[in-house]
Parts: sequence; structure tokens; C-alpha cells
Amino acid sequence: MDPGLEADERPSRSQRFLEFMVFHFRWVVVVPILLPLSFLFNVFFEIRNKLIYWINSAPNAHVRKVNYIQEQIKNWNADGRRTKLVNARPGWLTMSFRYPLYKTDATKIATDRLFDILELDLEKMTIKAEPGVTMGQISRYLIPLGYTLPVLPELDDLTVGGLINGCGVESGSFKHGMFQHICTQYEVVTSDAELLQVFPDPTAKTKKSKEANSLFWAIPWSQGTLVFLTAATMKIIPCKKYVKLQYKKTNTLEEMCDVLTEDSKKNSSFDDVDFIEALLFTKDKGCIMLGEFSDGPDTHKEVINPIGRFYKKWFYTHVESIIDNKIDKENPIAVEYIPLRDYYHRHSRSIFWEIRDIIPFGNNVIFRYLLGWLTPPKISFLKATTPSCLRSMYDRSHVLQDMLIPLENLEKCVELFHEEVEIYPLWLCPFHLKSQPGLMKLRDVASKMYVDLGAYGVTYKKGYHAERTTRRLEEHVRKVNGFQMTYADIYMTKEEYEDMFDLTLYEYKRTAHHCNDAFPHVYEKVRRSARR
Ligand SMILES: Cc1cc2nc3c(=O)[nH]c(=O)nc-3n(C[C@H](O)[C@H](O)[C@H](O)COP(=O)(O)OP(=O)(O)OC[C@H]3O[C@@H](n4cnc5c(N)ncnc54)[C@H](O)[C@@H]3O)c2cc1C
Ligand SMILES: NC(=O)C1=CN([C@@H]2O[C@H](COP(=O)(O)OP(=O)(O)OC[C@H]3O[C@@H](n4cnc5c(N)ncnc54)[C@H](OP(=O)(O)O)[C@@H]3O)[C@@H](O)[C@H]2O)C=CC1
Ligand SMILES: CC(C)=CCC[C@@H](C)[C@H]1CC[C@@]2(C)C3=C(CC[C@]12C)[C@@]1(C)CC[C@H](O)C(C)(C)[C@@H]1CC3
Repeated sequence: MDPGLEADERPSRSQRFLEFMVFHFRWVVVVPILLPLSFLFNVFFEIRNKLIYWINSAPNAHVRKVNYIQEQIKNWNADGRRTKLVNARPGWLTMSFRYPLYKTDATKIATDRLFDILELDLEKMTIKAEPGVTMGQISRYLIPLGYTLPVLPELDDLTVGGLINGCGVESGSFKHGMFQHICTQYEVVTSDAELLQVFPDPTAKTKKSKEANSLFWAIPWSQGTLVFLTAATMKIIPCKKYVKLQYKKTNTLEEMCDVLTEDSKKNSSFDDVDFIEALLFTKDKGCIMLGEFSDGPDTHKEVINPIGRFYKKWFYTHVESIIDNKIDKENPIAVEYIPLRDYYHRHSRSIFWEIRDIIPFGNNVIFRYLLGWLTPPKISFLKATTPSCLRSMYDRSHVLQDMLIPLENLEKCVELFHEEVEIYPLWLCPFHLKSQPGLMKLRDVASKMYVDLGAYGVTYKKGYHAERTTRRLEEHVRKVNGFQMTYADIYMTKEEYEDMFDLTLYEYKRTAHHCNDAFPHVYEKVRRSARR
């Protein structure tokens, strides 16, 4: 690892003053410029998608776009495979804080032109989409038809390709697993320019027949270092118009861990709960939310709350006000009916809780009624306009980490996060992990309930140091057989990374599909020093 990625010296007074001003007055650029631009971009893209859908041009265009990708790779082969291959998607568009450095001298393959939904198959109950299709696009297309993805991560701009080659979880994951687990087939192009369809074959018995499709298991988490994904087929399930959401308050960390464990395990095999997530507002004060698909309220007393409307409060502040004001000993559970799409994208408008630093008055009722309809700003536009002084401030004091750990270790891990970074709210999202071949293979059991512990925000903790603190967190996560999400800063050494992820199948497939001289190694893409 490169030493001194995050320098130890304190910034000068003038630098701190500049950072303070830019941090507190970022809204001066965001509100009058980025909000209208984001709004216009969204309207334009929505109209474009509707047109493509009406004229049904996506499947034909797909063939042309994949041919072009194969053509690019053939040329690169003919040229002697002299550079490494990466996706052309520019760094400012991706859902992470960092810009990739490994793309600078690499050959960029045009997977970024693939952003259309290709096919809905109601017999097989699947949807086929290009890798650049976003979660916002899928929910807008599927929900009005009465279907949804079993796992539909919250932020509108997350892409199918990123969630497969990286990873994805959300509140349906306690039942359906991660995003990779809802995929049934990948269409990929190899470094030899071959177009392959890869899928698991439950009937495969012989080594040869298993071998034919074992690439399927190696792709998730591989960060585009085995093949280029050109389409993915995902399972869909029927859905209803609303989510009946129950809010339960927890008063101690122990209670949170016990109830979350009980709820996740009890409900993972039953149909009456479809979503589980929890938020911790302090180490002890938390809220567990259990959701269920619903046709609407059963009684007049129950309320519909369209939390996605522009004038509504940011979701996490709404949750806190519910547990503070509506829950007591007599009413231990509060219930609301939320329109399904509003529920899925509940954290989009407030970018989880990151927006509070960017538009500090964004949750004020006057702002919401006047300009709320323009929010949220597009994350990619924010990223492209983040000045360097703000980036160095984020480097020193802003934590963006998701640690995936066995649910039984949650209490210890929250305590460690409290000691090391003390950022609230903390996001807790249980997910069911089946041991399958590949990078995320479990060592000790066939399946286990895990939980994603997400910390996003500024830390004021004395002694916080991005590299040293993260390394301590990473060490703990490795010890409990956990995984670190790869969009975040990873400070592990290669040996430590190999200890966390099972690279056996991955390395085998790299050799079998001639990847070693074609793609960077996955570690070369995820380590902190590979990103700016
Ligand atoms: C020197 C060396 C040689 C290797 N040779 C091979 C080899 O010849 N073939 C090979 O596949 N791996 C090979 N590997 C990879 C390695 O053996 C396994 O991928 C790794 O041990 C994972 O095993 P597993 O128990 O997770 O998979 P297992 O469940 O034992 O499965 C073995 C293989 O079949 C695939 N598989 C499992 N279930 C299905 C299914 N339903 N449909 C389709 N495929 C499925 C897996 O991806 C895996 O590749 C080799 C590794 C090394 C280091
Ligand atoms: N709820 C959740 O689960 C959330 C998840 N995230 C994280 O955000 C990331 C997704 O962001 P997004 O902007 O969509 O994706 P990115 O552009 O960040 O891509 C993520 C990785 O996937 C690779 N990749 C993307 N498309 C393809 C493709 N067609 N073929 C091969 N490889 C590909 C990229 O390769 P390359 O480096 O060459 O571009 C990159 O390494 C994931 O890593 C996810 O874990 C973030 C927020 C929430
Ligand atoms: C598993 C789950 C739910 C992960 C959620 C991760 C999000 C909270 C992350 C992903 C991308 C992310 C790091 C980002 C940012 C905040 C946290 C985000 C949204 C922001 C918007 C913070 C402000 C920054 O100036 C900048 C605009 C660069 C980034 C962009 C990416």
C-alpha cells in the first residue's frame, strides 16, 4: 500500500478557512445550478426512455452495440493486447466517492452505451436489461405493470452492471439475498471477443458440464476484471401498490440486535414480511422497519404517506420523528402505508443523510414547498463539481463505509464503529447469504444471516485517521468472516484482501479465460491507491 495516502499534517489555517466556506456554502452552486440541471436531465432521460420503449428499438440496437464492443476487443487483440481493458464509464458518473486511476492508460470498452431494458418475460418471470440500466429506470418501468425486482437497491442511479460486478443490498435482501442472487443469466464478452451466455445449470453433474458455466459464479464482485457484462437477466416478483410499514422503536443496542436478529430469521421464510431495515440514531436509540406488500389501508384510522412527494420530510428525519412522537408504551408500533416506488427510493431524496451537509436547509418546510420538486441533485453532477479542497476535507473526516458482517456480530461491530467514528444514523440492513462458489464464498456454513452496517457522514472523533481507523475496522470485519463493500475506500493489503474474499474460482477463471494480460487484477481496482 502507498504510504501517506491521507497525510498526517494538519491543514494550514487558510486551507481550513477555505474548506469551511466551501463546505458550508456549497448550496450556493447546488441550489441555483445543479438542481435545475439535474431536473432537466431526468426529464430528458425519462422522455427518451419512453420513446425507446414505444418504438421498441432497444433489442436491435443492443445487437449493434454488442457487435461494436466485440469489434473494439478484436482490434485490441490485433494490436497485441498491449494495454489493460476497462469499462468506458467515466469516473464522475459512478456511485462512489472516488475516481478510478486505473482507467488513465487503459483501453476503454464501450459498455457505457448499454442503458436500455431489453425484455420482460412474464412466463419465466424475468427481466433482461443492459448493464447501464439504473434502479430508477427499472422501478419506473416494472411497478406500474405490477412487478418488481426482489432486490431493488434504493439510490435511483445505481446500475445493473455496477451492482453485479460490484455488489448490492437493500431491505428485500433478508429474504432474497444480494443483487447477484436475483440474477439468472449473464450475457458477456470475453477478452477474446467471444460472446457468451452464462448461467448456473442445476442439472450439471460432470466436471465438464459444471465447468462450462462456472464463470457465472465468478462474476459478482469481480469489478469487471473477468469479462464485460453486456446484459443480465434478473428474476421479478409480483408486487402491490403499497408497502405497509411498521416502525418499532428500540431503546438499547442489545434490544436492537436481539429484535433485528429475531425478525430477520423469523420472517425470512414467511410471506408476511417483505422488507426489513433498521436505523440507529444514537448507540441506543433505534428503529426497526418491517415492510409488507399491501393493497392499501384496512381501516380508516391507518394512513397513506407518500413519502416520495417533494414537500415531504427527508425519510430518516421522518423515522426519527415517528419514534420520538408516535411510539410509546401504549402504542409500541406505528404503521403507515407507503406507495411502493416511494418506499424503494426512500433514501434517494436525502442521499441517505448526506444531503444535510450539502443543502443544510433542504428539510425546511419553506424550501421543500418552494424548491423540493427539483431535489435531489444528481450524485454524478455533485461529484463532477466537488472542488479539490472539499475532497481533501472529506478525505480527512468523512466516513463512507459499508461493512457486511454476520448478524450475530452486530453488537460488537456497532460498538467498534461507535468507538472509532461515532457517526449516526447508522444504516442496518440484514441480508441472507447462501454459500456459493465465488468471491463471497462462505467458509464455515451453508448459509447465514448477515447485516450491512453502513456509516456515512462527517466524524468528529478525536484520533480518527482515514487509513489507520479504516484498517482497524477492516481487521475486525475480516476476523468475523465479513466483507467490505468495494465502492468504499479499501486499505487492506493484497494478502488481507485475499483473506477476506475467496479468490480460488476467480483466479482459475482469469487463467481459463485469458484475463491475466487483459484486465487489471480485482485488487488493483479496489485498493485505495488505485483511486483518487
Ligand atoms: C489448480 C486449480 C485447478 C482448478 N481446476 C478447475 C476445473 O477444472 N474446473 C473448475 O470448475 N474449477 C477449477 N478450479 C477452481 C476451484 O476448484 C473451484 O472453483 C473452487 O474450489 C470453488 O469450489 P466450490 O466448492 O466453491 O465449487 P463446487 O461447488 O465444488 O463447484 C465446482 C465448480 O463448478 C461450478 N458450479 C457449481 N455449481 C454449479 C452449477 N449449478 N452450474 C454450473 N456450475 C456450477 C463452480 O463454479 C465451480 O467452478 C481450479 C482451481 C485451481 C486452483
Ligand atoms: N444499496 C447498495 O447496495 C449500494 C451499492 N453501492 C455500490 O455502488 C456501486 C455501483 O455503482 P455504479 O455507479 O452503478 O457502478 P460503477 O460504475 O461504480 O461500477 C462498479 C464496478 O463494476 C464494474 N462494471 C460496471 N459495469 C460493468 C460491465 N458492464 N461489465 C463489466 N464490469 C462492469 C466497474 O468496472 P470499471 O472499473 O471498469 O468501470 C466497476 O469496477 C457498486 O459497487 C455498489 O456496491 C452504492 C450505493 C448503494
Ligand atoms: C449499501 C449502501 C446503501 C450504500 C450507500 C452508499 C451511499 C451512501 C454512498 C454511495 C456514493 C456516495 C459515496 C457519494 C456521496 C455520499 C455517499 C454515497 C451516496 C457524495 C454525494 C458525498 C458528497 C461528495 O462531494 C460527493 C458528491 C463526491 C459524493 C458522491 C458519492
